[in-house]
Amino acid sequence: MIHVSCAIIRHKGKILICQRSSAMKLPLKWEFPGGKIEKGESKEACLVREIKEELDIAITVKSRLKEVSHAYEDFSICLYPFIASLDYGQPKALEHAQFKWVTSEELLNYDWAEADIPIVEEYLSL
Ligand SMILES: Nc1nc2c([nH]c(=O)n2[C@@H]2O[C@H](COP(=O)(O)OP(=O)(O)OP(=O)(O)O)[C@@H](O)[C@H]2O)c(=O)[nH]1
Repeated sequence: MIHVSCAIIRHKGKILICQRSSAMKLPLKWEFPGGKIEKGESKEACLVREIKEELDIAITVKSRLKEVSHAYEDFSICLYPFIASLDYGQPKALEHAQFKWVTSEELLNYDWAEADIPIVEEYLSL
């Protein structure tokens, strides 16, 4: 089981979503940016670090949504989602194929990593 923090980053009424590259696991699926929690690291600190590494932006973590456990064919994941705000920087797709700023209404139009679907649904129900 891998433990992963991910961020719903909100800025000016939109949400930042990222498409995994064709070289990554779950190629071309859309996800909330984030990554694996390292030993001794808090979920929030992991998120701030991963978002800086992947997108070169600084965020503030605001609140937490429900965690999601999901078994893919070849690995299982526990995903910890947080709502965050953008502090500074312009995102750059340093690891992803691309990123987009979308409205909440547009979230359901994307081909999400399966583990993210309950997160999108919870977010839309808030
Ligand atoms: N960051 C992120 N990862 C997610 C999400 N949903 C989801 O299933 N994942 C999975 O969680 C794992 C996150 O790990 P990662 O991004 O740090 O690592 P990776 O698999 O790209 O790289 P790796 O090859 O080093 O394992 C990936 O396997 C990814 O497929 C999500 O919303 N955000």
